[in-house]
Amino acid sequence: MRIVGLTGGIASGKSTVSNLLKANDVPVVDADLVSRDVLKKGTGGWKKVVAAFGEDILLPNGEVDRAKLGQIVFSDSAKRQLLNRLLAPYISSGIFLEILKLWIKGCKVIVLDVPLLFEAKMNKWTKPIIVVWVDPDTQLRRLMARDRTSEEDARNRINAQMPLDIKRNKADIVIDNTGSLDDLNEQFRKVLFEVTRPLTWTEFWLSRQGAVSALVSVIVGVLVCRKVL
Ligand SMILES: CC(C)(COP(=O)(O)OP(=O)(O)OC[C@H]1O[C@@H](n2cnc3c(N)ncnc32)[C@H](O)[C@@H]1O)[C@@H](O)C(=O)NCCC(=O)NCCS
Ligand SMILES: Nc1ncnc2c1ncn2[C@@H]1O[C@H](COP(=O)(O)OP(=O)(O)OP(=O)(O)O)[C@@H](O)[C@H]1O
Repeated sequence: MRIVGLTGGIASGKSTVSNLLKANDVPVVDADLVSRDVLKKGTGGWKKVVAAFGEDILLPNGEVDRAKLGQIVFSDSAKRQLLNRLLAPYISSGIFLEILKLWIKGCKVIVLDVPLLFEAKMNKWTKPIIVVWVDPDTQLRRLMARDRTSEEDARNRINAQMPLDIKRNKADIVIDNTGSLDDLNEQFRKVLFEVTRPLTWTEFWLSRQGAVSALVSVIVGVLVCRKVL
């Protein structure tokens, strides 16, 4: 199985690229969706976060007020690190479960869309790594427009992540999403070709089909040896 990493900065265009991948039948595991699930009312993550941050972060229906928690953690790095520490085990297990489901389904290529791929050191599980890069002014403008947020809040969110230029240097494939959506589509064609090229032998043995082939070979080998000896 090939596990491709997709990352970048906040509002650099990961979801836009991830939608293009899904439209081309490439399954994507979205870490933001997993992190929403692990913070739902009553879950282990929810209990830990409420115990640490207090009931003030809850809405009247008991769900976490994400906007309020976001205000707190994106303006205070110690609190953000605390939230990351509390949720990290639940997010990694959630991502692992999604990968397992796709492995069982027999998917040969999957993409992990993880904003904090490098920060959480999940990059070691993925190859190749795609970084969606955007120039800083465009990133700020797109983030403020999408989230209807102030410049200060947007800058806090951008600064909460590893600088995008450092991520770009760690990438196997860089998508420069500073231009138009047409520009992005053009780059995406080449990326899709790279992502869906035939599996290497190692990737094949890690896929469900490879594991089944290995198992069948071992069983046949044992049976043959028993007959011969
Ligand atoms: C703080 C929370 C409640 C804010 O929720 P909100 O709905 O406003 O944002 P959302 O979850 O959609 O995230 C939007 C983007 O913010 C960035 N981001 C989210 N969490 C973090 C973080 N801890 N550090 C840096 N950037 C982050 C990512 O680029 C993400 O794509 C939420 O982001 C959260 O629970 N974060 C901690 C979990 C986490 O680390 N998520 C990232 C998945 S790897
Ligand atoms: N090439 C582009 N031209 C114009 N707008 C774009 C382009 N690419 C993305 N956008 C817009 O920029 C915003 C951010 O993109 P997107 O939501 O895909 O980023 P993201 O990296 O997934 O963000 P997050 O880290 O918050 O999940 C969205 O409003 C999206 O529609």
